[in-house]
Amino acid sequence: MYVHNDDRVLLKVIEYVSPTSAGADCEVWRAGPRKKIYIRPEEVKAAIVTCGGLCPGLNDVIRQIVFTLDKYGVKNIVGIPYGYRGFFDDSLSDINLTTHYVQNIHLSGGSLLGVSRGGGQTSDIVDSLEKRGINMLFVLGGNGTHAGANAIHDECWRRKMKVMVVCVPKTIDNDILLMDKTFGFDTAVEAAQRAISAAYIEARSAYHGIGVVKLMGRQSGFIAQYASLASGHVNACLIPEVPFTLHGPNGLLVYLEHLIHTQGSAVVCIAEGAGQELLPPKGSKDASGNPVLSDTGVYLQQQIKNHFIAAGTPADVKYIDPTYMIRACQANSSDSILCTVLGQNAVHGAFAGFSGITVGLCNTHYAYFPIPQVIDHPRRVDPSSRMWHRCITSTGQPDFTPRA
Ligand SMILES: Nc1ncnc2c1ncn2[C@@H]1O[C@H](COP(=O)(O)OP(=O)(O)O)[C@@H](O)[C@H]1O
Ligand SMILES: O=P(O)(O)OC[C@H]1O[C@](O)(COP(=O)(O)O)[C@@H](O)[C@@H]1O
Ligand SMILES: [Mg+2]
Repeated sequence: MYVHNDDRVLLKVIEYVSPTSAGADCEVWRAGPRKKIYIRPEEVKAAIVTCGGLCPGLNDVIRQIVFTLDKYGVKNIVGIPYGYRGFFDDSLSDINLTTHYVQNIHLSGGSLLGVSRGGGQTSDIVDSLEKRGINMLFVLGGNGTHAGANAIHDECWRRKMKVMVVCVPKTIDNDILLMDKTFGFDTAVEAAQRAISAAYIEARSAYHGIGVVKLMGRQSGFIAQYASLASGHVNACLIPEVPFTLHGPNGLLVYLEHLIHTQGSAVVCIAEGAGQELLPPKGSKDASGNPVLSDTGVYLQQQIKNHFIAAGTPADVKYIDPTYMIRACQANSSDSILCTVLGQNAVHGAFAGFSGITVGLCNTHYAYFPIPQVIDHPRRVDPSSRMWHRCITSTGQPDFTPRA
């Protein structure tokens, strides 16, 4: 059954008050195969590239893109090694991708193609596409990668090159706008349970035990929020979107003291971007221009230890940082399904002639979004949302917001 090009997915089942409300001006196409295809399969040279940090499910998406291209009859498929770097670093060679080659890659985490941050001029990348004769490009990455893909799409358009550029959002931080969720997020939340559970067991078993778990989330605290909600053992969830105070009567440290005296143990879950304002900024950036963060997890652990020493109350503080363990793993079943459908729809989108789009889940429907709208700014936890309130209701934490 084919999808008609005029089919649309309703972005939100809400009435927009103003045309500038997030998503109000965004047209979202229904994803899926079209009856009319834009290019003959035998004319296609397809490339797949994975950029940014790792995310569970990358291999599932790569595999499914190859399988679906093969179903359309495409024989010429290459993998670009190590993100955008593979386009301009002459020491790196393309990888020929066949269904046989990718058959089992979803059984392990990471990316078969490798990933990287930073580097590369759009014009060099487009020169490279031209030189290699690539006319279908599948780009897996986060907001930075999408900005790059959109620039590639614009440059191809400017040069009148017929290249379909289609993205599949990859971010365990779940920070892409307008989508229900991105692949790998559920797996990351699930993987974080082992760390939280260990922190809880250690804390419960120790005399006055306190467990601190640091999770990923540079600007968006979704992983910490959902992992805390899932666990049920977290007493305080700290995210970048909600400033908190450590000291004073409404600070975290006094609350932990209260928990130790009332229930004997406590668990804190902190997103890596939370509490950055408590430490001097590092001032440096990674290769892609993302700010390098201070380690608030280590700082928090130290502050808790100091506080309890000063209070004369014994406390056994254990710190767990499972950072890379939650993203360098194989996708769970629900993410595998998501990856499979996203991969298939990415190929359907390219064959339908879409370019400069990304594939995502919208109100439980698979859809094509224009890239600029989904990366206008990073999606962040809304502290006044019902979901955040559900989270703090579940942890039972008081308001640690700094008071004037
Ligand atoms: N604004 C931008 N324009 C073009 N390319 C970008 C931009 N931001 C990042 N990139 C490129 O996208 C790739 C991945 O970006 P990065 O921010 O590391 O990860 P992510 O895509 O997961 O956010 C890098 O190779 C980087 O050079
Ligand atoms: O150490 P790396 O590889 O730079 O990755 C760490 C970062 O990756 C993230 O998961 C986000 O990465 P992406 O932007 O690639 O999705 C952050 O939470 C974290 O700070
Ligand atoms: Mg990013």
